[in-house]
Amino acid sequence: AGLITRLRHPVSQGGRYQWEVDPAELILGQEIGSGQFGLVLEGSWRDRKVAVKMVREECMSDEEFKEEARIMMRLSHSKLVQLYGVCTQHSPICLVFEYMDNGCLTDYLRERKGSLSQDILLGMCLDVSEGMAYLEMSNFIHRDLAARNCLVSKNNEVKVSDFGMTRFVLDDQYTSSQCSKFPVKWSAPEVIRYCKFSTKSDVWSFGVLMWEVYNEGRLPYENRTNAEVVDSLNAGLRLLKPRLAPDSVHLLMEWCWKEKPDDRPTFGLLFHELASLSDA
Ligand SMILES: CN(C)c1ccc2c(c1)CCN(c1cccc(-c3cc(Nc4ccc(C(=O)N5CCOCC5)cn4)c(=O)n(C)c3)c1CO)C2=O
Repeated sequence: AGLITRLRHPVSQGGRYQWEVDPAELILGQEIGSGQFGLVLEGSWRDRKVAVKMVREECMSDEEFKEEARIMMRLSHSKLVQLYGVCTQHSPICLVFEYMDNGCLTDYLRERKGSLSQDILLGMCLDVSEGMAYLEMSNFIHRDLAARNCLVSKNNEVKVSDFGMTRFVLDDQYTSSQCSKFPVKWSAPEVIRYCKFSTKSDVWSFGVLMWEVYNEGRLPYENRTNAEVVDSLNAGLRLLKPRLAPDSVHLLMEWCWKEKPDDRPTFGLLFHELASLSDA
């Protein structure tokens, strides 16, 4: 019976499961910022550079997250920021991620304003669409896709980060669409109206992300309030074509912003269209 029960459970070394990182193997370094869940440090684990999130209990429902960790560990793709594992044996729990040397996409775009070629801008959209096509295929909804939630690697690859993490945020200013911190400017109408998240609402957000990339990190609807944005969307208005965006890319953005979710493209199709533009 012992063998059978062990086979049913993940291989555990020293009573831990394979998604558990042994804290003794974790070396912590400088702080690299703070997010919704608390401090993020750079560090190393098994000779790999990592980013370690020290989760503050009051910010994350960590019991639910532990359930989720298993699923997130299985989401593995070159255009997703990889979760290597979690330390849950003590508090605060910590999440160990692949390290992305160039930080978040929004800052990266703003710092390089004026020096990003058309190929680089298109390549960034292509990278994100590829990661999102994998999540689409895995039936996994991001719920907060935006340039601020993408990270840039040492070799300037863009990867999708913090997918699905909004579900564990305890600050309800983020989670309810009427509140100030809700990302209205990236949200599809059905999300703003009745919190109906889907891959098609991620596609809407991807359209806004493409607008951010071609506007080199500018804030969408720059000096408009969330309420004004909702009114203009209801009036059928949409973000304007960024100066740097070719008509072909602007067409894809507008396709992502169709009122009806089913009228929007899949990420598979977006990836295919962007790939053919980059071969042109
Ligand atoms: C609920 N949602 C959507 C969430 C929840 C948590 C978070 C986020 C969204 C997004 C923000 N965030 C967060 C907070 C803090 C760090 C990280 C964060 C930052 C990394 N890397 C770097 C590297 C360098 C720099 C840097 O300082 N510079 C300046 C000099 O030029 C190079 C770049 C910044 N970040 C990194 O690899 N990971 C995995 C996460 C992250 C990303 O993870 C979160 O922790």
